[in-house]
Amino acid sequence: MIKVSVVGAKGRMGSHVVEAVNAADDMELALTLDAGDDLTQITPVNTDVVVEFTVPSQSLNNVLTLVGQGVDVVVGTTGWTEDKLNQVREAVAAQQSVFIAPNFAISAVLADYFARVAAPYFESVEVLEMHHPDKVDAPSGTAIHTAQGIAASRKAAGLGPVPDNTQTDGGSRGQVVDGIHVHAVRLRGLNAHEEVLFGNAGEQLVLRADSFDRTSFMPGVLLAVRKVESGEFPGVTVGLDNFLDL
Ligand SMILES: NC(=O)c1ccc[n+]([C@@H]2O[C@H](COP(=O)([O-])OP(=O)(O)OC[C@H]3O[C@@H](n4cnc5c(N)ncnc54)[C@H](O)[C@@H]3O)[C@@H](O)[C@H]2O)c1
Ligand SMILES: O=C(O)C1=N[C@H](C(=O)O)CCC1
Repeated sequence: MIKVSVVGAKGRMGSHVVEAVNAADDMELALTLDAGDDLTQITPVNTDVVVEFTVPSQSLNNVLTLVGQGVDVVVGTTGWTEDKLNQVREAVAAQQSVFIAPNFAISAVLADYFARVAAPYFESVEVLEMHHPDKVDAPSGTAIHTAQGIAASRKAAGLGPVPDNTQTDGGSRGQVVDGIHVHAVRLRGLNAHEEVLFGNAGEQLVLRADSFDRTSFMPGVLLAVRKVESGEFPGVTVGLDNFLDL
């Protein structure tokens, strides 16, 4: 049995993870901690893998503390920059694993992958993400990851900047991530949704992923726990696509 502790256990995602771990035949729930709790209660004696869903401002410190405790970590919290990732890369011990995913839903992971495949074939591209209004960060971690992947694919294919003759912008053109415009919508009733719009003269491709319910993230979280516990992915791994045969 894989002993799983959950940090952020009282949150929207953490509480779903607690249910998913309890329902998994090969896992047993260890500690469930939230804000104000001492994370050093978590040790290799009581925990194999920690799942961390908290807030972007706290996640790096949590992960560094957990790495210091000698356990493997699966992170779903957003807000990861290259600088933060490097701090974790420097902290992990040999054979220790930290896995970070901007999105655990298969629909979102595939949309992100297909966007990278499509990117070299279109002159224009913009990313639109739509979420529930309780979300604290914008744009979403998924949209940032998608934009970065598109930008990398365009660069590798030798494409230049996207065409845009905007002369005045009061903010309506969105945040520009590696040259790609990213737009964020917050609307009661939504959960987590992303569209990638590709355009050429006379044609358009739209990729859309919808997570209607947080249960959509749980198979990916459990897959990540199993992969991390297997010991096959030492160091820091980013993105669920690493565990899929794409
Ligand atoms: N990777 C994915 O697939 C995915 C899916 C959904 C949400 N998310 C991300 O997960 C994060 C959490 O989302 P949510 O909707 O569950 O948020 P939430 O606000 O419902 O839950 C966050 C929880 O973290 C707790 N917390 C805050 N600071 C803490 C600390 N220092 N230590 C321990 N616990 C602490 C809060 O008390 C709260 O219970 C966000 O960054 C969100 O974008 C990722
Ligand atoms: O509900 C959230 O918050 C989500 N956060 C992640 C993101 O920012 O990409 C994943 C989707 C849901």
